[in-house]
Amino acid sequence: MKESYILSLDQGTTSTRAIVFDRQGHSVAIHQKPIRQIYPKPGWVEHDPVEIWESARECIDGVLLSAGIEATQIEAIGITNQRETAVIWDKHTGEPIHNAVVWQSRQTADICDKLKLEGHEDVIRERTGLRIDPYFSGTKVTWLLDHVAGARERASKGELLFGTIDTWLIWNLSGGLVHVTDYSNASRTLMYNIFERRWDSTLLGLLDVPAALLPEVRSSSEVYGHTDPSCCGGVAVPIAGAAGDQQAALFGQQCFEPGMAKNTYGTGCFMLMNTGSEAVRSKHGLLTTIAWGVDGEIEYALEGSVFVAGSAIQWLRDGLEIIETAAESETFAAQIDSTDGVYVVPAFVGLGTPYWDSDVRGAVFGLTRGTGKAHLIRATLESIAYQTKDVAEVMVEDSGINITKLRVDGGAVRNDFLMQFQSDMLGVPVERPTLEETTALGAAYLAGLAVGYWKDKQDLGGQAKVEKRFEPTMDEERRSELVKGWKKAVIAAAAFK
Ligand SMILES: Nc1ncnc2c1ncn2[C@@H]1O[C@H](COP(=O)(O)OP(=O)(O)O)[C@@H](O)[C@H]1O
Ligand SMILES: O=P(O)(O)OC[C@H](O)CO
Repeated sequence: MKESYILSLDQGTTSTRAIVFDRQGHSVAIHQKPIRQIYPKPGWVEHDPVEIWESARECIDGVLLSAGIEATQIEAIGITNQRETAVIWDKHTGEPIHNAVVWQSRQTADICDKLKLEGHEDVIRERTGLRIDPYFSGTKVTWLLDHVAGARERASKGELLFGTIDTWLIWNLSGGLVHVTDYSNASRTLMYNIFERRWDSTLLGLLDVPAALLPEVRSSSEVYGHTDPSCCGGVAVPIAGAAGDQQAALFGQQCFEPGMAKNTYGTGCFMLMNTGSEAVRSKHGLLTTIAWGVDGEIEYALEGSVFVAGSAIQWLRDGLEIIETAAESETFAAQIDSTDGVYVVPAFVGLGTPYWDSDVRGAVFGLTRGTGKAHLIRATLESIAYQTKDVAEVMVEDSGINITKLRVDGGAVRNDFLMQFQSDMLGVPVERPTLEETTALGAAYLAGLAVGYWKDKQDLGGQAKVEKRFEPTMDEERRSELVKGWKKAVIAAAAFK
């Protein structure tokens, strides 16, 4: 009998990837396709939903080809996705009414300001675990309905559907038959009550979003439907798992016990700590979110969200054009011993945890005549570690649990300089696993568990081995001096509005 596999589709902010995993959780083949970033105005970020779907089809075909396997050998497909990004499309034609409004986009800042002014912050936080911020899907849906000609009328006639990217992909994969999302994605919309587990009519009223637009919320690990004959080589493969990418990474890292945490370094940086069946409310700007729903049990997480991490490196590459590849940032950073007091605050789309300031913009401090491009590059890399330190500090305060080591994943963890500096800033070891694709693995686990490919969590074979452990080497005096400079830089950036 031929070997069988699980296919994971990881639709991230900068690219779509399909990865085939075997029973040992090893990746057998990967196919990746970058996706276009559309910046219609300063602070706005959009994606083309049709391009996203086409990239997913291409990645599925491509990964089967490079793995040398047939679609009949795929036991299930798991989906994981950039979260919060909102798409609205026509139920009958499948055509999106507008570009997808991306999680990073600030185009709904005015709607958020109005909601805050009207005093809705508490009710929203109490029900969703989130804050009023353009980051979350809710105000993006309001914006789409208000700004696309005729959208409200079509919505009221029941002609339109809303989805985050998981929903959009499942709907397309199933040939337009299945309109669902999972708990983890629903919990990022600002419309879902994470405590009562239902779309919340009060919140829908505040956001002016008709309930008919919304997908059904299902568990993160179950068969939602099957692939349509037009994709996956005509084979009806079960679509059996879905989770937002950060929750999927938590699952892929097997952080199953309360207190276990991971940090993912992709376009942004997201630290999540499992809090088990208890939803911990933050006092310091962390988010309370659903980690996943599996086998009828919901688990929660505390999250710190940093909006700009790897994308700051893309800015050095594509905006300033001072590096040719992201990897080159490491070479430049290593050429000097310090930034000589230069700080970059990469608040290109505002700041997330713990500051939650959507009006602050990026800034550079401490320039002298001796500042060269290596200083700017190193300061940009360091800013990723400082932002993570800010999150880690409040995570410890809110959870009461000391972080004694940090498990990491995501594209930017290949940067040894960044990982070492991170360890130095946190004063704890940073562990990089052998498998970087833990996000995709998490979605594969969720899908595989649903179809019995793996029996249960114990059958997953334990956490991935540590490929490299970065130990803190910086003395305390130097660390606190550097951190003091960072805090001053953030305050100064926030004051410049
Ligand atoms: N060696 C590197 N050093 C620093 N950043 C890197 C490196 N390699 C990749 N990156 C950054 O990682 C990000 C890609 O990671 P990935 O996990 O694929 O992100 P996403 O899922 O958000 O699309 C990009 O923003 C890129 O700039
Ligand atoms: O695309 P990523 O991996 O940076 O993840 C984006 C997050 O899901 C946004 O909340």
